Amino acid sequence: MKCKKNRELRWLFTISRPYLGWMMAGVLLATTVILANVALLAVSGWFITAMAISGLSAAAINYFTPAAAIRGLAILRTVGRYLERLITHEATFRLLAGLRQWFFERLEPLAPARLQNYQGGDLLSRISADIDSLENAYLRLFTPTLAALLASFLMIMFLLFWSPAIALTNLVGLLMVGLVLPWAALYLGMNSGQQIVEARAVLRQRTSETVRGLAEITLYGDPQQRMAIIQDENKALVVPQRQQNRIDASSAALTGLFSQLTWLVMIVIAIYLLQSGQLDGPELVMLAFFGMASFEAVATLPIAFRALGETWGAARRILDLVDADPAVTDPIHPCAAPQQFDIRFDSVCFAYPKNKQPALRDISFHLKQGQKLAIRGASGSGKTSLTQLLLKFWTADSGQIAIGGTGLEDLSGDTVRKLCAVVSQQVHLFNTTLAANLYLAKPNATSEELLEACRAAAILDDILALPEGFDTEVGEAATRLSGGQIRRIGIARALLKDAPIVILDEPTEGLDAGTEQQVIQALARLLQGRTAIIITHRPQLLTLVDHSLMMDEGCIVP
Ligand SMILES: Nc1ncnc2c1ncn2[C@@H]1O[C@H](COP(=O)(O)OP(=O)(O)OP(=O)(O)O)[C@@H](O)[C@H]1O
Repeated sequence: MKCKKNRELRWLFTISRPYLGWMMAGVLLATTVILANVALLAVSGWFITAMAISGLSAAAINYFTPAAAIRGLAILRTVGRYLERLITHEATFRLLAGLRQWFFERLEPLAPARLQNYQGGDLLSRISADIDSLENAYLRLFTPTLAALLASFLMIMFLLFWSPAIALTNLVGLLMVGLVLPWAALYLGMNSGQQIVEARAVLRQRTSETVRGLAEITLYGDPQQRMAIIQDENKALVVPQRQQNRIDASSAALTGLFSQLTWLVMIVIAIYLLQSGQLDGPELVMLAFFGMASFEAVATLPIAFRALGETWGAARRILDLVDADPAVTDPIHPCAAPQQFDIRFDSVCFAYPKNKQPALRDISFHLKQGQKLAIRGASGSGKTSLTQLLLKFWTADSGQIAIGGTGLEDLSGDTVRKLCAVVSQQVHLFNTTLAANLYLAKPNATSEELLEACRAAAILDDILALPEGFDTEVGEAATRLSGGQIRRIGIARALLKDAPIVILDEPTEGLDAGTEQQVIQALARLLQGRTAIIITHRPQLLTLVDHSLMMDEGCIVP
């Protein structure tokens, strides 16, 4: 457990290193604000008392300098606070932005194999809520703790100049509120903080799943039972939250108690020093105000340390995900993309992790460049697994897959996937314009290339018939586009990519005969001159292929 915590702590420091300059600037500004505030109160106390005494005794007093100091300190406090907020928030948001990029870079090699066990809601939680909750570590913990240390040191130095007894009393009070209480809050809040992160993720995941499956739940399920599950999960969140609130309330009360007690003892000592002639009246009031204000430096620390459990839980969830070994590792010195595009499977065996039954057993075939191969077989016979291996999303347990004579183990995943275009039964359109969805395949495509791809995919007229044409938002278009049209947009995207290898996974599944015919014509254009693997049961699609393989339980049936 300790070793695990070290992992999170080390990581939190490592990722913040590029922003240390910003953070230290934030610390200096926060320290300035604390000191300006303490000085403002102390000088004000001294000044009011000195004015009152001089008024009573009719003595002359220079009130210009203290009045100017008070104004100066008030301005310094306000401007300092503004700049401090600006700098620390800027530093934190830069850090969170960097962190999100870091997270996506680590996530990419894990997709899709290692992410399949994470549900969409859970992944989203890790990407957004967990990363955002790290904000707490820097904004409420790192900067205030360092500023509290620096400011407390300087304040105690100042008090030592007046009276070691008063300095010691203030130091004890500051240590109680700034060290003992945060430590206790951290200790007591660690478990509940981590529970909150977990419970919140479960609840978010369940809620998003429920909203997405609302139709199924109302038709087939029991909405009341579903509500009961959500309420139970909500309770699992409320219990640790209540625990954290109790810690906050207790630490706020104890902070008040310790600071008031410290203040009282400081005043008693100051009165003694006044009576023994070591202090005068204005100095007594100044020290009393000073002691009272000094707690601003440490007052927020107990709650910040209590919240560390949540930060820790979030860091752990992020690291648990990105520390997973990718299912496929790229070679250290990958070969350049092959110039030939025949595909060879040589005694390929493969089983998914934790699956006893292999998905592919001893698969061998050779597909010459430009030829088309249909793969048929019952559901679960291994057809999709075969293409997943060809796309280098998984690695074969034994045997070899080669494109143009180069083994996939010598090619990077990116290189392999650049060589392939995929059209499946579920073409995913992003919620942006149709044009942006098409440009995804070739961001620098000219508008002529775009039109040509759409024409070849027999979707151009349909797109142009939409009121906004290529600028139509997919959100709106999804209701206007039929399954066949979406499939042809997928084909246009594949045409635009212009990859030498095409993989089609049931591309006409679920279409009526007329629409299927349109899609097949578009596919025929896509397949021209390309090496292709087509997973299909449809007799019409078999007219496009040169060879056909039948699979059963992971084997090629002779
Ligand atoms: N991501 C996965 N993790 C674990 N097992 C999997 C995974 N994907 C598929 N399998 C298993 O591997 C076997 C082959 O599945 P595959 O999807 O390749 O078959 P398929 O022939 O494409 O089926 P379908 O026609 O239904 O898509 C099945 O037993 C399936 O349960």
